[in-house]
Amino acid sequence: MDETGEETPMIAFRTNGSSPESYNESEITLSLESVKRRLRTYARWSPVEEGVTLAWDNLSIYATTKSKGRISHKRIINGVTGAVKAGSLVAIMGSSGAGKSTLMSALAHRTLGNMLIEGTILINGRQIGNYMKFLSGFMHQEDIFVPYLTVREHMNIMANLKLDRRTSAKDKRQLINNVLGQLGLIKCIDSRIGGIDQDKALSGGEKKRLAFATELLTDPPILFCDEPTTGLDSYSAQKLVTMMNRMAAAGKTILCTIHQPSSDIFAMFSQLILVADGRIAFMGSNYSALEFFERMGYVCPSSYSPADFYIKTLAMTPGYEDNSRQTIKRICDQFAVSDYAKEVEIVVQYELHMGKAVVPNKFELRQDFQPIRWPVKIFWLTQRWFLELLRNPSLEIMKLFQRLFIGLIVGFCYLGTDALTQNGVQSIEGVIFMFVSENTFNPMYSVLAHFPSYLPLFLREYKSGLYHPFTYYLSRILSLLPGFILEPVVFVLSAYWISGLRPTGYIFAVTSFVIILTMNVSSACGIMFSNAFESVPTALAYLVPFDYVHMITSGVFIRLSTLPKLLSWVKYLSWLMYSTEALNILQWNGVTNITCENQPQGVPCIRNGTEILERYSFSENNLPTDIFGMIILLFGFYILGYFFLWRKVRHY
Ligand SMILES: Nc1ncnc2c1ncn2[C@@H]1O[C@H](COP(=O)(O)OP(=O)(O)OP(=O)(O)O)[C@@H](O)[C@H]1O
Repeated sequence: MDETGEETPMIAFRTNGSSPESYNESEITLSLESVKRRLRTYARWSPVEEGVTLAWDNLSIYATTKSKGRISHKRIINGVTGAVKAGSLVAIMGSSGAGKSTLMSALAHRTLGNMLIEGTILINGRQIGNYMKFLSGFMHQEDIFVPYLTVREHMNIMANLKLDRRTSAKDKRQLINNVLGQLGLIKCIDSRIGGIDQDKALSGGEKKRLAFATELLTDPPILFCDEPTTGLDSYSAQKLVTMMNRMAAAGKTILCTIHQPSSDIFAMFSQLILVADGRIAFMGSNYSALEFFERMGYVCPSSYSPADFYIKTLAMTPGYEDNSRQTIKRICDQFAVSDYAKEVEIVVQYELHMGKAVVPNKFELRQDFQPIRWPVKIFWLTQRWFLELLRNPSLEIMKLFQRLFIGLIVGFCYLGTDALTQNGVQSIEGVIFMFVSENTFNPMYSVLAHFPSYLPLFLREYKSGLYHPFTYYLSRILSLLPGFILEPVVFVLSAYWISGLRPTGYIFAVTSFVIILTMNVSSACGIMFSNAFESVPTALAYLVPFDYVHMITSGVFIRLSTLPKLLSWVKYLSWLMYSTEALNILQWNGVTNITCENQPQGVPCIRNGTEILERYSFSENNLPTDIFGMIILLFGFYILGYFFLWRKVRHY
């Protein structure tokens, strides 16, 4: 069992010793012996050694949508049957919206939560399942990376999350260099990946190749690539497909959705699947597609690329939708009764039969694989997020300077405060309010975007079996912790000694601790809200009223003993109250000599700390309770935050 609670398949990888930039055909071409070893026996179930034959029968896919409380199902894929044999490079083509990506995601067992699947999908006769995330690689249409990492860092972290834990650092380095070398990425190994909003580091094509390189790290026997050549120049696209072609020749099964490939690229695919309006319009070898279309009266002009011709023939032409639908129906119907469909049917029946007849007693994806342990995954993920924080100038460094600056402003505004006077009492109350509020609202709002900004990356990596949601959650929090400690320390250091607070080391230390706790509870609350809602604006909409209630019940704006009964319990959930009370106790406990000098006649005079604490309904014995209350809230918010994140994953 792995940490996700699922059956852990065996995964291993193959390294070779070629130099990084060289492209050596023999790296991928298998020897005769290894081909023989790949011959399927069905005595045991080992698609890694034997290669992967994918078959699907009567497959329908529906998208579930909810509108005005009513659930409806839209059929995207309509009862399709097909098969792809081991060692094939398959192009899935069709016009936009035909259902290519939906079909491929279902075959890869990676459909979204709102999709309903009917029918059978088999890998070497065995029903697909969660093990697909360990058996297959999936290259998505849009690449998502942590933009502040370099190519080397990204690959290194991925290798440390994906590979067998016994793989030595040297082997990992060599594997990374080989994969990057094969894809022509060695020259940018130390470049930042870059994002859409930053100075460009890697080009779009390089990012695509990096996404492919990431999938190749584990050397999966089956690869799904959603539009891998989109955004690549013709040379890079050709190089990539040539590489896929060689991998397929070596026994891998590769399925690609592809738009408008050039004739050269198109010719490299051994099999073509044409999807139109959720049905199969053709499945078979490239050259037989032309023959099939010609027999139906659709002749590809010599000036046309066959790929463009198929897509044009099967496209929904705006304004002529009915005609287009009729053409598509006619072609799909004809294909369903053609000899090409019968050939496919034979393979599918064979797979179904073998799957039923021979129940493999051994379920081994890859023998002797030992996955990375979760604490090690946490280490690598934390490192990734930490690098992101350090290198994102708008985040940590800027925040530290901001804290220093605000701390100094607060300090200088209260410079020369004499706490033992009537005016001094008011100033100290002001300082305490500034300490609490500055370490509550700013941090709470500034963490709101942390989790949502990387949610798509997290969901994708989780779906590919890289880690458990808790591993991700903990790593993100651990990476934020240094900032959650440094920021309040910088603030307290810059403000405390010049603002007239009690100048003793002990009180300074406990005040710092209380402020660190305050900031951590506030951030945990922000993290909980950001995970509880779909978007940052929605989280904000709920967080603002929540804040107000907490601020009012902090004790500064109302005497806590006079709170309406209905709301009196809220103060126990208010870390602002705990923090304000703790800081007041630290400043006023044991103070007995406040002077009444210059106090106008008739105006009440405060003479000692006890009176101040009583004014707010605070108790001088409550310091441990306040600290304990904040610790409980801290863990409570983090636990709820994780629950909400897990709830998002459950529906994905
Ligand atoms: N999760 C979803 N929920 C609802 N509808 C969806 C979902 N995913 C896809 N669809 C719909 O299914 C249809 C097929 O989408 P799909 O992405 O499979 O098409 P495609 O052939 O890959 O198109 P493209 O080439 O433009 O990427 C589209 O009409 C799309 O709107």
